[in-house]
Amino acid sequence: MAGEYRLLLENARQLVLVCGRGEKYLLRAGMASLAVLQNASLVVGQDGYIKAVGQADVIRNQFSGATFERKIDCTGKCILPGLVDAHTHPVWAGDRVHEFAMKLAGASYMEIHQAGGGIHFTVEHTRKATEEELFNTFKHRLERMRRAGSTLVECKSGYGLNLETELKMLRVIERAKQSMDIGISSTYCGAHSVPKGKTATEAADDIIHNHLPKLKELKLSGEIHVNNIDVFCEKGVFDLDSTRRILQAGKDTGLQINFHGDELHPMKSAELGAELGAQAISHLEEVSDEGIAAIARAKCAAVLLPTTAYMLRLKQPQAGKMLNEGVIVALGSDFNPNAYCFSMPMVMHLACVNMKMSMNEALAAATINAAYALGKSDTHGSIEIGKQGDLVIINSSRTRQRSAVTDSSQVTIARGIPRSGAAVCP
Ligand SMILES: N=CN[C@@H](CCC(=O)O)C(=O)O
Ligand SMILES: [Zn+2]
Repeated sequence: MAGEYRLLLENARQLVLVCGRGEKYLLRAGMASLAVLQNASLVVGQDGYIKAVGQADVIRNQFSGATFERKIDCTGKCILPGLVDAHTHPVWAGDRVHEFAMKLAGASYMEIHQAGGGIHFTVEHTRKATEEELFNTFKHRLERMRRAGSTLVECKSGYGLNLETELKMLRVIERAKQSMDIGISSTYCGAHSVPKGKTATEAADDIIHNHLPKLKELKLSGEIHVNNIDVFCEKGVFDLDSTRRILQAGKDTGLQINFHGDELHPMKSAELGAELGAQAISHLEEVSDEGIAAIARAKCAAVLLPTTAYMLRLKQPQAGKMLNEGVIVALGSDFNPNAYCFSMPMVMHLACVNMKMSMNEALAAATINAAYALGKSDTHGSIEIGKQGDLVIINSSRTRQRSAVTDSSQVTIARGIPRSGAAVCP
């Protein structure tokens, strides 16, 4: 085939497609046997989308007359879809190392929160920070996520709580969307905590009557495009009723529902998410049996966050039970000042060790299912013709190491749609 293409990845020992038949997500049975090609090559076109995947000799013959901007010899290596991080809080100022010491001394997450620390501490510092300061630290964090293999990352606001700072955070995320070589799904999380001086009902009213209309206006003017709406549905934060009102209003504005629920207390968040048609719910350490059944029926993804359960010594989410009951299980790093982890390979590793997921399950949860949680599995999360060419090359022939690789020097990232102009970044 003649023509000019952006990228040829040749002769990989293994090319892990994850899935190859247009699946939007994988359930437990599908996760058990992921689609894998041996001795395979892959072509990405000038538009950044995958044009061909197959046996190396077939691709060689098929593209014998073609030219490529870049070729990478993947002999002895393994190619995976770019990892998808389905839950992060990456825009903030002010570290909380002192709170780690408090937790080690026995204080709980909620005790610190109720005493004015935790999210409130970060809000105070983020409100004071300039947009430029926030962008610079955010950029650095995104670069580190990318170096660890993430090519699509969900990024939340939520350390402003007032309209001014929420918009400042969303502008910072929008700027990164336009300028950084990483995919971003942005989430308005103005209901991350009840701001000091307000009740949950007052905060919900402010969001519904002021924040969401402003987001709609900014979308229409093309200034900020938000994808998802989030609420921290938790005892002492937003109750079920306020959560329902905010999420429904967000949905009416055109946002996908993707929220924090059933983390520290059973709240019936999963049942609510299923009722509202949520795309995803995160945490779910305290989900009820009925909640599991409801999100399985509703095809609402469960985004499990192993770093948080580890860091806060919470009960582990019941990954095995969810998988057995037909829930779409995804993973996220939950990067935030309380869980400082950039690395999806580390998250996959923790999911295997602490949540007892298999390596294949962890990989599917960090690719196709995480993409589904963001409503992006049509274009991301697997290596299939027509999908975006976001790829990770592991300098290892043993694909089973993929859930154990936590060293970013082992990873090469190739993005099909680079904004910086560089197709491949070592
Ligand atoms: N639980 C609520 N939000 C975050 C933590 C945010 C913070 O502590 O700053 C989470 O997902 O873990
Ligand atoms: Zn979170």
